[in-house]
Amino acid sequence: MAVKMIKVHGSGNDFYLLDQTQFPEPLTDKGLKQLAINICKRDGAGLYEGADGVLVVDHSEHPHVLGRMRVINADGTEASMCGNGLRTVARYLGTQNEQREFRVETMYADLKVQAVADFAKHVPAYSVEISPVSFDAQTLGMHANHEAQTIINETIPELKSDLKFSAVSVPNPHLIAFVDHATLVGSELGRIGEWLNDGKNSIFPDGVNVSFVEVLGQNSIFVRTFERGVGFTNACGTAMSASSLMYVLLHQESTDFNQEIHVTNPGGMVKTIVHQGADEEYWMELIGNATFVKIVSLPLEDALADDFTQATTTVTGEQTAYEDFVDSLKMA
Ligand SMILES: N[C@@H](CCC[C@H](N)C(=O)O)C(=O)O
Repeated sequence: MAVKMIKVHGSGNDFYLLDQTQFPEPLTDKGLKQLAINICKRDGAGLYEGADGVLVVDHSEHPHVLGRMRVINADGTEASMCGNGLRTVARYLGTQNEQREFRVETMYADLKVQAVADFAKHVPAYSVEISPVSFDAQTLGMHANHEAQTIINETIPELKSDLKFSAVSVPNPHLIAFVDHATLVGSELGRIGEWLNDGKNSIFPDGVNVSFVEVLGQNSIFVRTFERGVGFTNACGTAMSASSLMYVLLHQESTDFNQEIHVTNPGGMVKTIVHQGADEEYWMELIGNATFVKIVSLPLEDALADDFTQATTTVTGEQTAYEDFVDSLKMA
């Protein structure tokens, strides 16, 4: 049996989008994990250039929802959400069902998604809801600072760093620190990210996504992320949303809710808007590209056996348009 997947990305955070409805029976969780580990490997060991993860699309039983998205990281672990991935899944389901505004089922919430104006010619863009937000240690799987219930802009001595961190789940767990430029591009993020995701540390035993954020100007930030289950990525949508929330909460003198924030990252840029709802709960809009790079096809048995010799690909041409768009940002 052949498997067809779409290579997609949001801000260079790249995935294989796998629609499970193409199979008579969906793959088991064990099969999905094995597939992700095999095809995502980098440096020529995986399927073409590999990927940061697999976005699994399936039917949803929920009312008023067009489909369900699951996120399998490159190491085979499952994440509760993926902001960059959700935009591409929104495009996939919206195009199939000819709808521009709808909801997608994710692990903890049915999230609103919407097609918005293209970022550039052949650079389609989507806006997706990022929620629910929690600062609670239990939700975060956090055991730091003598079992503190929350950590907002505080040092964490185990990290042996004078940086101040905020811990927030959106709903996947994030640790955010505002830093200067030298720290942003330095080696500390890799050191802390590796240690917190080694499966052995006692403060985040299930791992955590770690981001360093530099404030570039009013409502303009740069976010660099070390992702749980992956490592450094070009961008992490939930991290950029969590960083925007912390930017608004910690920089009230210069910004506020409901303002558009320009977020740059190593793979491009997105826009975010931080909201506070009627019940005081926070939620974010994440607006960015949803690029389909190519369609890939190969025998499923081969993919599960780590053999990619029979893979074929059809390139969409959208990647060139995306790279032109990123170049235009550098010149602006
Ligand atoms: N890149 C994603 C987040 C993917 C999940 C993360 N690695 C985790 O394990 O929580 C995004 O765009 O949000």
